[in-house]
Amino acid sequence: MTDNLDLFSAPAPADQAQPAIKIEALRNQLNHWAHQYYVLDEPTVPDAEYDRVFRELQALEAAHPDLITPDSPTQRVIGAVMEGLASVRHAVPMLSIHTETDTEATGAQAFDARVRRELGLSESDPAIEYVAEPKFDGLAMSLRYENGRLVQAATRGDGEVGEDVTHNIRTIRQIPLTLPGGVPPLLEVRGEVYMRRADFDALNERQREQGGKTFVNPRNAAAGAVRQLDSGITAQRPLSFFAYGLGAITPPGDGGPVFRTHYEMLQTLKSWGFPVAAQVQIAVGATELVAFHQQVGASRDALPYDIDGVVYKVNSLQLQRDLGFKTREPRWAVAHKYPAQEMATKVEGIDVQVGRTGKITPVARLTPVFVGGVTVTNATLHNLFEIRKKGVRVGDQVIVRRAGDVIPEVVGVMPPLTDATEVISVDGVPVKRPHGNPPREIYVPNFRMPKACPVCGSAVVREKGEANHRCTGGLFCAAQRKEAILHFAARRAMDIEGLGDKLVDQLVDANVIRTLPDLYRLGLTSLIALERMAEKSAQNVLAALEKSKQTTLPRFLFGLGLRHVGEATAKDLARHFGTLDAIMDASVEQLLQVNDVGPVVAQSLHTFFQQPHNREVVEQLRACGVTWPEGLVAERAPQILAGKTVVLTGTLPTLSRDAAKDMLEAAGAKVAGSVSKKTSYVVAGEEAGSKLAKAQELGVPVLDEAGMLELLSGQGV
Ligand SMILES: NC(=O)c1ccc[n+]([C@@H]2O[C@H](COP(=O)([O-])OP(=O)(O)OC[C@H]3O[C@@H](n4cnc5c(N)ncnc54)[C@H](O)[C@@H]3O)[C@@H](O)[C@H]2O)c1
Ligand SMILES: [Zn+2]
Repeated sequence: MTDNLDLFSAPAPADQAQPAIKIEALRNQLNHWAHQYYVLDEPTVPDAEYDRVFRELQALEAAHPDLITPDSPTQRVIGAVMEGLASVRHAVPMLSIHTETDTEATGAQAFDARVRRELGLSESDPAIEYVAEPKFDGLAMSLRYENGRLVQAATRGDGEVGEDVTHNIRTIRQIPLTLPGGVPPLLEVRGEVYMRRADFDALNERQREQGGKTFVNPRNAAAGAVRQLDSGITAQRPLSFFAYGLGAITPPGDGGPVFRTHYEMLQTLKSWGFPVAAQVQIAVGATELVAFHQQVGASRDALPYDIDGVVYKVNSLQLQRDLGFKTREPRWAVAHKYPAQEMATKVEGIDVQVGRTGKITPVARLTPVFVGGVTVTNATLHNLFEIRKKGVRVGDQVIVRRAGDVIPEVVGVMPPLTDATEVISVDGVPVKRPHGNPPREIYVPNFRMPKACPVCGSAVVREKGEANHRCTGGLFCAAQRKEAILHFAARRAMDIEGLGDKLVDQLVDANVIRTLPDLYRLGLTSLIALERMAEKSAQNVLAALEKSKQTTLPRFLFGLGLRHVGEATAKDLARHFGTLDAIMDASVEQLLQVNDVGPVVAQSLHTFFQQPHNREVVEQLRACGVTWPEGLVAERAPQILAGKTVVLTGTLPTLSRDAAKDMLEAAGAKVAGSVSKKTSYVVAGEEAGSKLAKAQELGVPVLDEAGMLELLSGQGV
């Protein structure tokens, strides 16, 4: 253990080592990372780190060409065939693309100059026509169609031999299984399988909620999904596809199509039903390449999927043939990158943030790092379980990801030094690495979730089966104040007209309102003092506030924004207990007596009303004049529909959806959102859609508004 540490802190011995030893060490390191990336679909270092070492190896090999061997990662396409998947020999090899790492405009100029030189053009010759495309961050796929039917889908593998993943690729809706008439009898379409960012976020969110493993990035998630043995798993992970090239195709001599340009070929693929990215365009000369790079770069965050750069391809297929190939890449194409979306940096500390709904999120304070085009100093760690699962500690080197306008997150820790020194030491000489964590045998967490909310000091709790911790401060917590006020003012709660987003922001930011009762202490002067607030609208707000004081117990309870207490539960509680005081004083056991109130809701309600400051808020609201008729338990409407479940759909002729719902609930019915076998009635109005169809399919009785009213009057169905 200590030996490894000493090796690391010693002045990099590899720098003075023989070039041959260093080259060997770099190759081992790259092969190790490539194995994790391509074979296990679990990269342990950011691409930027892999690329840095790759370039270091390229530079060393360039200085010592005699040391280049054909098995060097710089000389071949890396990949593997997973056990359990059949291997497929590609009719036309699937290559890599040379990367122009210079992210500035000069990257495009350098490529154009190289192409012109290799074609032997002089300055007076016309500009070259290129096709510029986004570089999708997914994995390459070859789709083989015979007589218009998809017969095989294969991964790139090592470029010569890939994996047969036909069973999984069939689950991707964007990939046509049959093609229109007139396509050549043999057609291999090459393109990228990827996962859209929203699909990726939803997948990870689901995994987090279920305590499952989360994926590092969409590329990794897509690669893992494609390489499953069980296509049922792939089907649950939504994948997408873009076509960008051709493999084997029926030759013109046998009746195959004649394409003159790459662009023409892409347009044809599109007409055959393959998705081709909208950004793809022709660019003439270096100037237009530069413009494309900048234009796509500016819209990168807004794209629904990850790209790591753009690709320039010589448009003329004749010129492509003239330029030809190097060992692992064509000479007629280049990838021009953008700033990396994943970088390594150090966790300086872990703070917690309180969200608008009370959720407590641990946030890593980072040594500033440039990632996804901006300098990032904080990244979310999601929740305590994620920290533990990823094994993050304060002081660790971690991988931070920032893609799109999604908030930056910590996706994992850098591999410990023990791994690195083991893998890259050759004849006892380790290679210096700028990143990595001290070796540790067991993970001892050094972050603790605070017991009290850092904003308001209320108890922090985590409910059973929940991954997130929450502040119980509710109304009392400044972090939750805006959300709480908006909820209180909502139409179905206290119904305070005119108290919307903007006004609440202004009032809370100006510190005019700190608690709900402050609303009822608002005066004309403080309202008019707000920017853009005319006297007339200020008076309207005050009138709305005054009007809202006369309310009902369910509305008031719902308005308090108690966790798990929706309108229906608020009504159940009011019906069961009759008075607010009875609810506030109820024990967990008593609360459990209420229709539809389970242990989680009962406990959460009890905790809420145990906090003295929550009771204080309620008292103050009453003191401000908020009132409701209490003790109406006995006078409630007859429970004609007790035990029945009703679904409302479409627009009713006279009643609003809310009013119909209130009436049904008052009669004891449960109003549900979706139709099932258990649904007692569906009340359908105009433009009722799939719910009506479902009801008819299941034989659930369907009523119109008149039928519903009849039912409520006790005469119906
Ligand atoms: N993090 C790690 O441990 C690790 C390990 C190995 C490799 N890598 C990463 O893998 C990449 C190197 O892989 P590579 O050699 O396959 O090159 P590459 O992935 O950078 O480029 C070639 C690939 O680009 C894709 N592509 C996307 N859009 C395209 C378009 N419009 N036209 C044509 N092709 C398009 C194709 O799939 C093609 O196979 C680097 O980004 C490297 O950082 C990372
Ligand atoms: Zn709080």
